[in-house]
Formats: sequence, C-alpha cells, structure tokens
Amino acid sequence: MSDVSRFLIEAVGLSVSFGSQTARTRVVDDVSFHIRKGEAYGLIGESGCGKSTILRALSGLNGEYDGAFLLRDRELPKKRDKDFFRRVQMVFQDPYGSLHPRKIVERVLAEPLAIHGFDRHSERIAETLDAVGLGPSFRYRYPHELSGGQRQRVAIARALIIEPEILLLDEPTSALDVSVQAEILNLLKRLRLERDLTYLMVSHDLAVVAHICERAGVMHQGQIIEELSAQQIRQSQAREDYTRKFLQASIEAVARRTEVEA
Ligand SMILES: Nc1ncnc2c1ncn2[C@@H]1O[C@H](COP(=O)(O)OP(=O)(O)OP(=O)(O)O)[C@@H](O)[C@H]1O
Repeated sequence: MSDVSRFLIEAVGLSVSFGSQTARTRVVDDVSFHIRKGEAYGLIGESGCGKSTILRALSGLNGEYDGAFLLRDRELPKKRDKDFFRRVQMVFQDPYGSLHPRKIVERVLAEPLAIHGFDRHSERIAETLDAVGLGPSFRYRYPHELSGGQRQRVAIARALIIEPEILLLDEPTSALDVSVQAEILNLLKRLRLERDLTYLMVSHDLAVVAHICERAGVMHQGQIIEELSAQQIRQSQAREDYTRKFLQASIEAVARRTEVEA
C-alpha cells in the first residue's frame, strides 16, 4: 500500500440503523471524519449518542451500515479480511469480559501470533508483556489472578503483539479505578509514540480524550456536531451550545470527583 494517502482512516457518510422496518431508528446519521497516520482521534459524547456503534462498524463487528470506511483511500469491504485485523486491533471497555477465564496469559497472546503466522512466539510474548509493564511471571497467570488494570494491560498486549498500525479503543479505562485509569492512559500515550500507532478512541470522558487525543469529534444524537482540538477542549472553546454545556458538565463532574477523592 502506498504511503501518500492523505488520511490513514476515513469514514464517509456513515449511517447505522437498528430495528425492524416499522420501528427503525437511525443511531448514526451521516457521519464523516478522517484520521491521519500517527494521530489520535477521539469520539466524545453522552451515553447513547452512537460512539460505540461507529467503532463496531469500523471494526467489522457490525457490517450493516451505509456509507464507507476507507483505509489509505481504499474502501473496506463490509466483511473485513484477515489483513484488516492484522492492521487494525480493538481494545474493549471491559477487561473482565474480554479475556477468556480459562486461558493463561501466554495462550491469550500466542493465539493472535499463530493466526497471523508470526514466528518467535516466546520472545514476542516476553517483549510485549514487558512493553505493557508486566513482568515474565504474568505469563502463566489466569485472568482471575489479575487486577483490572493488569487485565487491561494484557488486552492491550494482545492487540499489540501482531504489530498493528491502528488501535480502536472503546472506553478503555472507564471500568477501572481512577488511579489505575491514569496508568493505563499514560501507557497508551507512550505506546503510540514508541510504535507510531494511530488511535481512534471512544469515550464519554473529556479529560480522557484531551489526555490522549489531538482532535475529537463531539457527537450528539448520532451526528458529529463539531470537531475540537485537545487544546480547545482544555480551554472550553466550543462553537456549539450543546458542546459548551457538555464541556461544562464534564468540568463539574471532574471537580466533584476531585472533591470526593481529596
Ligand atoms: N444492536 C443494537 N440494537 C438496537 N439498538 C442498538 C444496538 N446497539 C446500539 N443500539 C442503540 O444505539 C444507540 C447508540 O448506542 P451506542 O452504544 O453506540 O452509544 P454510545 O454513545 O457508545 O453510548 P455508551 O457510552 O453508553 O456506550 C443507543 O440508543 C443504543 O440503545
């Protein structure tokens, strides 16, 4: 594939509806955005605005959409192929649900290597565990022997071990304690720089998005109503009324959280 494409990922006129003919609801409505190579792009908005639906459509979990996703200017087929999953990996919100309870970490990490035909399994597992901050002893543990943060590190390792270009992150820290959230966010930030990764991250938490992403689309009722830079988010510089209220509500939520922790 050529590297001259303007964008690594593009969504063009994406719409997703659910329900039968008579009770059909459009939950993503004509959404377009682009992400450059190496960039971290966020989708933010209240619960139910359609963020995860976009991620599920891009990841191939739901092929029932209108519009298109382009990877380096090429439209992705509705049924994603193996090459897509080599390049694009997903990290889910719930580190408890996303790891198989009867598989030790080594097996969790060996499976994607086998599927995608990688060599040097043992070395790659050791390297990747180290990259996510887990020592060699974690290799032989079951998920129930791990904390929430350690499980999410394993989930990140499972995504990274096949050297993808893009990580799709669906609220990757919202199931974790606040102190652990910061560790995982810092890990994601470091990994992106070290490995020249591109992120699409979905979150309802503005602080999380402003920490990780350079740009974010603000979603409301299935549409991206405006895009903001991380600096605009931090300085509460929004054009739309809805975004201003959303930013204000988030700032108040963070202040409340800080008061509770103090
Ligand atoms: N498989 C489905 N069938 C029917 N409705 C669905 C389905 N998946 C999502 N929805 C609906 O689509 C809307 C958008 O859901 P989505 O999960 O994308 O929101 P979200 O912004 O990610 O919210 P949250 O942060 O709570 O996950 C919601 O009203 C949801 O109930």
